[in-house]
Amino acid sequence: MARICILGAGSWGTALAVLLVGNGHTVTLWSHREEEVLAMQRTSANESKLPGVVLPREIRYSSQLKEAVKNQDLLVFAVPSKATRETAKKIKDLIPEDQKIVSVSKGIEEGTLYSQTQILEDVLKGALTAALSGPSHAEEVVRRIPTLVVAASKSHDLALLTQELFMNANFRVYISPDLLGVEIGGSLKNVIALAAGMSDGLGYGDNTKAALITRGIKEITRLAVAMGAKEDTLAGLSGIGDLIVTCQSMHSRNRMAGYYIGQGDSAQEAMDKVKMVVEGVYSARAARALGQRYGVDLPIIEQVNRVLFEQMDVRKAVLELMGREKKAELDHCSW
Ligand SMILES: NC(=O)C1=CN([C@@H]2O[C@H](COP(=O)(O)OP(=O)(O)OC[C@H]3O[C@@H](n4cnc5c(N)ncnc54)[C@H](O)[C@@H]3O)[C@@H](O)[C@H]2O)C=CC1
Ligand SMILES: O=C(CO)COP(=O)(O)O
Repeated sequence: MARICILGAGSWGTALAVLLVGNGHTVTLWSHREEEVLAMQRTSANESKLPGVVLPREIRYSSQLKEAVKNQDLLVFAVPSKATRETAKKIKDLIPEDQKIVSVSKGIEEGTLYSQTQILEDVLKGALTAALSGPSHAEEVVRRIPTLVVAASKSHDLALLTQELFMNANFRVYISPDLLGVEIGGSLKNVIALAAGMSDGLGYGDNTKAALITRGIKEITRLAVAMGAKEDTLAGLSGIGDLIVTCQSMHSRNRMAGYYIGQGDSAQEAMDKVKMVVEGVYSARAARALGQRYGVDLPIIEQVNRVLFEQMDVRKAVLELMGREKKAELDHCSW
């Protein structure tokens, strides 16, 4: 059994604490807010994030980073992607150089265009990193609803360890060497999910949603492959799998934010209503910039950016997508 510290006590960090304690590990759940820690200790619940869920007594809580990360076999980074770099900087001098870290956050950093594990490796030189990703809403995982994810790492040993530590009868973990593909799939699906939510908010139907999912995964795959990822990864759990769940689920924060925008709210108003982190809004500009860097056409991601940041009307964005030049479905085809 392992000693594990989870950094970030949002819905995902908390659900994973429940899962890992259930797997028999010694788990410390760290929050940067002391009042969050005190509330969880007092009520055995994280009511604002996972309402109705009773947290097992075995979970240890801490708002003190120094004690939380000390002597841990594994750290799990579950803070919002915008907080990954600052959290990594805070623990830099508190952990061994070869600390094993699993990132479960989904996002691309603006400016550097780094994935989560690239940020961790940038700050914590020498750390061994993995990403755990796939269609896995916290609300379902914590209720032991069968869920499949993928643990990716450049280190086969760390991928195997991650699989060993997280997997149980309701949570099946595959492994993969394609860390980049897994992280790009997990991050960019959030941007497409915003578009799917906008479609719902406009009152469009299943045809539109299916089109966004199908052409959305095409965009994500094109970009990921241009960056060096394997095409198969994007046809897997952290590609089409996560895209389907995020575009369809009632639990999805990204889909919900998109819905409010489709109903006429601004991006900020939509995020305020959702109350939890809406990663697609933070990754949209980075996704667009990656497209420009690698010379890849990302039409849906482009229109999401215009709606989010350039006050483009959502209906106009749809008209522009529908009115693009006539094309073949396949990127490369001949008769
Ligand atoms: N909720 C879910 O079902 C899943 C979430 N994820 C990913 O996990 C990450 C975390 O998401 P959620 O847990 O849903 O977020 P959440 O919105 O439920 O909670 C965010 C948490 O982060 C903390 N936080 C905010 N700013 C911080 C900072 N500067 N430093 C440290 N902590 C800070 C907040 O106190 C809060 O507890 C995201 O990248 C998300 O995409 C991945 C898979 C499933
Ligand atoms: O990544 C997720 C599920 O796999 C969570 O998606 P949302 O952030 O849209 O809720």
